[in-house]
Amino acid sequence: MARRTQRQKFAGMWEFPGGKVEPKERPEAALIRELQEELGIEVDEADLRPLSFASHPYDNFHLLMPLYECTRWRGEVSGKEGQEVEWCSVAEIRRRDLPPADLPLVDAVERAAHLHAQTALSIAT
Ligand SMILES: Nc1nc2c([nH]c(=O)n2[C@H]2C[C@H](O)[C@@H](COP(=O)(O)OP(=O)(O)OP(=O)(O)O)O2)c(=O)[nH]1
Repeated sequence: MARRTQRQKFAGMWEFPGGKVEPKERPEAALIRELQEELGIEVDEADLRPLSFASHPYDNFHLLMPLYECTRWRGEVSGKEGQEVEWCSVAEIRRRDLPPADLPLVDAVERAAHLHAQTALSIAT
């Protein structure tokens, strides 16, 4: 999770790293660009999997935000724009202050985490 800076809307809240799609840019390309700019990692499109989406009416705009699971990357994750970045368990995500649009997404993250745990168990047994 990344912490929004004082310069941004929802300052101090924790968010899923990413950002706005530019004109004519595909969402996956936008996410790959944002992950490089914000976290300093390189991601291949094949390693992004759509997980869910948020559709949330804010006061002055409607946010339609796809959430992807990223299963592989190159480099070390760090906050390249001065923002705090932390790996969080689902329980920890639920304790953080998130933008209102994100709350329904946490359930999707939890389901994906359970699936991965089951896969890991079936590989191990
Ligand atoms: N990256 C990200 N954005 C989120 C999340 N939840 C949420 O409501 N948003 C909103 C905040 C922003 O309005 C928009 C993402 O835009 P951004 O991060 O590129 O833009 P920004 O706030 O720096 O700039 P701006 O809106 O002030 O122009 O989506 C989230 O989990 N991750």
